[in-house]
Amino acid sequence: MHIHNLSEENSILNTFIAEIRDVNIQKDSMRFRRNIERVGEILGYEMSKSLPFNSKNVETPLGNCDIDLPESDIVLCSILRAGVPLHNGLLNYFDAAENAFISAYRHHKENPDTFEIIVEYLACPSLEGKTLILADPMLATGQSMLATFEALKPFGTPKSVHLISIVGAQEGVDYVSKNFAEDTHLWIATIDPKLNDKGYIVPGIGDAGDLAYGQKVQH
Ligand SMILES: O=P(O)(O)OC[C@H]1O[C@H](OP(=O)(O)OP(=O)(O)O)[C@H](O)[C@@H]1O
Ligand SMILES: O=c1cc[nH]c(=O)[nH]1
Ligand SMILES: [Mg+2]
Repeated sequence: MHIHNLSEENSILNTFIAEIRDVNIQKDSMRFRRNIERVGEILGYEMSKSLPFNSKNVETPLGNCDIDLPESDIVLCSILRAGVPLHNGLLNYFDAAENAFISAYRHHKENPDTFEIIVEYLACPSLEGKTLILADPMLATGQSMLATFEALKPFGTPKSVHLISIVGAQEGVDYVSKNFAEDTHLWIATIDPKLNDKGYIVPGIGDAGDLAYGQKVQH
């Protein structure tokens, strides 16, 4: 796997990550969602540099010029719920992309410390020969990312796969590295050292879905 960890270089991205992590600032859910969206824009911009480009002639009011444009065969797939603001950020830049949505959530059974990943809702165009961007702000154990990718298989084989995430745990990064094809790209804003015994990233940010959209009742 090609891992692009954007925290290896200082940029304005650090400010957005600090606000997403900050226990006081993150309480403002509108700002939290917008920060996730802004990071989506930055990750999308960085990822765009790896796309194939083709020259196109553009007519201006005063003449013509050639400009290299990225291929536009992108399918943007996000994992509900926390993926929604990240999806919006990516779609701000890849506005011609096709879109897919999938639900993958952690279902806690009798023991609150163990969970399984449930995939239920799935809406997806053909993926055959296209560029698949799979987006989820949190890469904790990596199980949601893999369960999602497996669920997408009946929709065709993409020509390239890009995972986009904001905060990862080293364990989750290792898990996706091991389970996705070698030519898969991971674009991630920052990687934290560990998971706690409930599978939350430490120091992380807390529960991204709840911070964006409020607490849900476990069922
Ligand atoms: O890498 P993993 O261990 O699979 O964990 C990451 C998943 O957990 C979060 O979703 P959550 O289940 O909290 O759902 P939500 O977005 O509805 O809150 C997050 O958005 C990922 O989908
Ligand atoms: O730390 C974590 C792990 C999974 N999901 C979250 O929202 N946060
Ligand atoms: Mg959640």
